[in-house]
Amino acid sequence: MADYDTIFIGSGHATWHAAVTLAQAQQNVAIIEEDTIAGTCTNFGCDAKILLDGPFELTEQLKQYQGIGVNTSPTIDWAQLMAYKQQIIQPLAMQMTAIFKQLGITIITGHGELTDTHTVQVDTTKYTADNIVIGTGQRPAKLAIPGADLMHDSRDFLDLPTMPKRLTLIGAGIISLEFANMAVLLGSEVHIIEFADRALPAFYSKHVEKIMAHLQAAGVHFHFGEALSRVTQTATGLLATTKSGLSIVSDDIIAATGRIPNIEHLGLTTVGIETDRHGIIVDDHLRTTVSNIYASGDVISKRLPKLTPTATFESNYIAAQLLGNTAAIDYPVIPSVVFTLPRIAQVGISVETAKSDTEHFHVQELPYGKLLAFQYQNEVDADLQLVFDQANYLVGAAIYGNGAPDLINLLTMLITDHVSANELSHKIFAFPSASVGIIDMLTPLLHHDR
Ligand SMILES: Cc1cc2nc3c(=O)[nH]c(=O)nc-3n(C[C@H](O)[C@H](O)[C@H](O)COP(=O)(O)OP(=O)(O)OC[C@H]3O[C@@H](n4cnc5c(N)ncnc54)[C@H](O)[C@@H]3O)c2cc1C
Ligand SMILES: NC(=O)c1ccc[n+]([C@@H]2O[C@H](COP(=O)([O-])OP(=O)(O)OC[C@H]3O[C@@H](n4cnc5c(N)ncnc54)[C@H](O)[C@@H]3O)[C@@H](O)[C@H]2O)c1
Repeated sequence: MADYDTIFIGSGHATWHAAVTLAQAQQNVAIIEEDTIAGTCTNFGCDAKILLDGPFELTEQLKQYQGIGVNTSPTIDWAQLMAYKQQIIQPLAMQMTAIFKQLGITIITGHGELTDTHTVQVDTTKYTADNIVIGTGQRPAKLAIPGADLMHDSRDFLDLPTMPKRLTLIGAGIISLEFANMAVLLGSEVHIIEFADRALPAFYSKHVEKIMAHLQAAGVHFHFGEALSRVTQTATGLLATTKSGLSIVSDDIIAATGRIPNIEHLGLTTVGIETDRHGIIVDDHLRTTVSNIYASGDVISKRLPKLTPTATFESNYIAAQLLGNTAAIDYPVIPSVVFTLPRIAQVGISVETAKSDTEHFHVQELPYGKLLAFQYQNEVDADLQLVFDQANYLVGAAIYGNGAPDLINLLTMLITDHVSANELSHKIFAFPSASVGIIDMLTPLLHHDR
């Protein structure tokens, strides 16, 4: 008999939701973790980031009332804020460990490696299980250039004791723009070096242009079409040099050039699990090429956004699967948000796709910041792009505005549930509220049952 019903490798969102469900269903479960319990999102990603972002969000929103009721602007003390972040985030791993243990889940500390299809080895001890779930996540990509070790990554940024006066970010992706926003609002000189010709290709280009203009006005310098070729320590700071000869000196350089799956030293080839450069290959039941071994979360090779809610969805799906559900995984639309200020968000069919396929889709622009200034706190440039199908059901949306994270969730629900105007008109929503203004404007545009 195996030691465990299920062993999870990794303790992030991709695994712990399933581990908890299975333990509650009386399964004998173990989680193997080599770093910090609860994984990237909790310790070094979303949660840490959004805690630090809080005062920036409030301070930026207050600017919308400058000269019309507010005449001072608060300052942010990064060192104090960082201490607050540590105070909230650091105990979480211990708290989560205690919860897992209380549920009867065994926590094994160390690097897990498969030695056969039912065995995971940690140090010199072998643990066996009927089923194994690999949720080992991703790590920051490291550029193979001279001086790469002089750069830092997202985890380091989220622990910076002081904000560097001059900061260079490599890559103009989500991580880079979110960090640039905080740094420039603290007065740092920020440069972003990006080898492509635009930032955030997965988001609506007009919204990306708007956020870039906003960041540029605050003092961020974008350098597109530039590939970093070396980093050197000089007397005046760290020198970043690109292939074209551009050189920028700064106090710190953060590499944010994408994240790569943790698939090495896992024994995958030993047991016959197939991978590609995006991660572990799975079927529509999240089974790897070995049928009792599943993969979940960021480590999966997939075209979907590698985000916490995706990992959580997969984790819950695997738990249901191991408890007897036989249906294939069916992903709903997945919203993505860039936590700059203002935020930008995207879900479902993109505006660009809709505009290039007018036979099937049409786009309606709602400049809700202007139309609903009283509910949206005078955020006049906030705007919403709604994508409808031929029958006028909502199938996509893109938002530029501070309220984007909650607003995109509301729209995601309307898309996923295929909600018609008739259904909305049977509900009463609180007023005044940010969401109700959007619902009022959206309802006449939606499909009406005759
Ligand atoms: C800076 C930053 C900000 C982010 N912000 C957001 C956001 O706002 N919203 C959002 O939805 N997503 C965000 N993400 C992405 C989100 O963090 C990930 O999608 C999510 O954490 C994926 O969960 P996971 O469980 O698949 O992987 P992880 O959380 O990375 O967990 C994998 C775990 O496996 C462990 N591990 C790896 N190999 C082994 C091994 N061989 N043995 C034992 N343990 C191992 C690792 O130590 C790690 O703890 C952010 C990411 C970063 C880096
Ligand atoms: N708000 C969120 O949901 C959120 C926030 C942070 C991170 N994340 C997660 O992390 C991932 C984003 O990580 P990221 O921002 O590092 O990656 P990314 O893929 O979003 O951006 C990386 C950028 O670096 C550029 N690049 C690559 N090599 C380069 C080089 N040598 N020189 C210059 N530019 C180079 C790429 O062209 C790209 O634009 C997301 O996909 C998601 O999984 C999500």
